[in-house]
Amino acid sequence: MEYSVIRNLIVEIPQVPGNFAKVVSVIGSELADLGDIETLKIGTHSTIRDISVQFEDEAHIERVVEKISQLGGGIMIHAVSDDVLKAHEGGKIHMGSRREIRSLGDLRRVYTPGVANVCKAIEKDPEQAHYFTGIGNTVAIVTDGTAILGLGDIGPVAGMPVMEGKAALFDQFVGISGVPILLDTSDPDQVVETIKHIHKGYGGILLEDIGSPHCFEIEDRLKAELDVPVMHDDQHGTAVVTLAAILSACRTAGVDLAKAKVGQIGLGAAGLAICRMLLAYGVEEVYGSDLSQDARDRLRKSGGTVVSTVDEIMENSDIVVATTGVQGLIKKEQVREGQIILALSNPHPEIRPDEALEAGAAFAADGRLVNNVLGFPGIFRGALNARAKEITYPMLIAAAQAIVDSTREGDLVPHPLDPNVHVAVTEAVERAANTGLAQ
Ligand SMILES: NC(=O)C1=CN([C@@H]2O[C@H](COP(=O)(O)OP(=O)(O)OC[C@H]3O[C@@H](n4cnc5c(N)ncnc54)[C@H](O)[C@@H]3O)[C@@H](O)[C@H]2O)C=CC1
Ligand SMILES: CC(=O)C(=O)O
Ligand SMILES: [Mg+2]
Repeated sequence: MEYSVIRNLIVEIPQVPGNFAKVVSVIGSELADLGDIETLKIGTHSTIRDISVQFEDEAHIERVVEKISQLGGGIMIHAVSDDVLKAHEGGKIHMGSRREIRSLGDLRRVYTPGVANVCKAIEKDPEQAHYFTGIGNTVAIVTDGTAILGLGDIGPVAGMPVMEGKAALFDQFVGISGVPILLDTSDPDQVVETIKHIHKGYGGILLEDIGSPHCFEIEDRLKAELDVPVMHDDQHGTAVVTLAAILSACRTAGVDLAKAKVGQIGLGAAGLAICRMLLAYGVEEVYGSDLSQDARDRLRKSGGTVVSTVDEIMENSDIVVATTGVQGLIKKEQVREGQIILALSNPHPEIRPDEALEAGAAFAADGRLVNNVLGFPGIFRGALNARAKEITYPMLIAAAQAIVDSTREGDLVPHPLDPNVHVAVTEAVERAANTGLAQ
């Protein structure tokens, strides 16, 4: 079952033993996926609960609502609310103040005339900006909207909810202020020029959901021209987390990754970076396929082997990674016994993990589990802490190893809400950056 929609059922349930179980049993028997349950009100005779449920589609919602309504005995659905939309009302982020302004004294300290002295101190020694402004703790989240998740070129404004999401994750996990920057151009010259002109307000630049191939040139040029860390998350954040998941799977399965055959389906931003990361890690056989000739050429130039079809990848690989944005691209019949399958496209994977496991895969995961959220917050926190001017391969490999070390035996990756993983990635990246600086 592919769950595409989340709804919250607001249900009033008379306090009779077994009543709540009847509601849950309808949800289970209809194969909807039960999520969080919150008690909204305990009355004298009945309780109102907010039950979060994932459904396949609108018809699925209607079926479950109808069946719960038919239970009788006073069980009543008061509302079916869309909490995902509600969570986005007014946006998910805002710029706040770190200082309270309650008196004229505060006003003079925080703003004029006091602020002028701080400006002059920075004018005299620009390094002071690191201590007296938030620049060193702020990262620009830059998109041109051309590869928003697997939704494609939907434009930067439609992509804003994703950028706000990344900013919320930065703040919650590592205390970085993420500022979305929406570009209405994809032309590499214009993108590079724009970011060059605004970069002074930021301690780092996170490129997000910029499609291939222009993402490669944009990142390379910005890395070369700016003296702050620049990272395209869909390339390197994804490659770090994918390497970590593969290493954990190999550890559990007793497989030597260097000797394993890895097949990558889709050689865009995420796919090519995953191949390059695996090759840099020492994997000898990395195969890849893509519809685009240019994408295949890029893999060849990076040292990987091009194969023509998805079938060939599925037939010959011990480990398969897919980042095409194409839902259901991998069929159950193509899965080989004992394969490790990471179908990472969001919002819908190339094959659902339950299907892949049913078809004989030893490990299977989708992009909700193996997600760059485990990497980018700590990578930037570590780089900013070390005041690194760039994010290097050793820093990325250190991040991947920290994720592996934070993973419980038998799991592929840690839970994204486990604060320890973000601390571990931060520390590993900072250490690797400092080692690099010392060399
Ligand atoms: N789980 C995670 O953390 C992440 C997941 N992704 C997902 O990966 C997908 C791709 O993202 P990007 O690499 O940024 O996009 P992209 O547009 O740069 O790359 C997609 C590539 O897939 C290729 N492709 C499309 N259909 C194909 C097919 N039938 N066979 C072979 N190749 C095919 C395209 O030619 C293109 O080269 C998206 O769905 C995105 O959500 C991306 C980054 C992180
Ligand atoms: C997770 C992410 O960055 C993506 O799907 O594009
Ligand atoms: Mg992305």
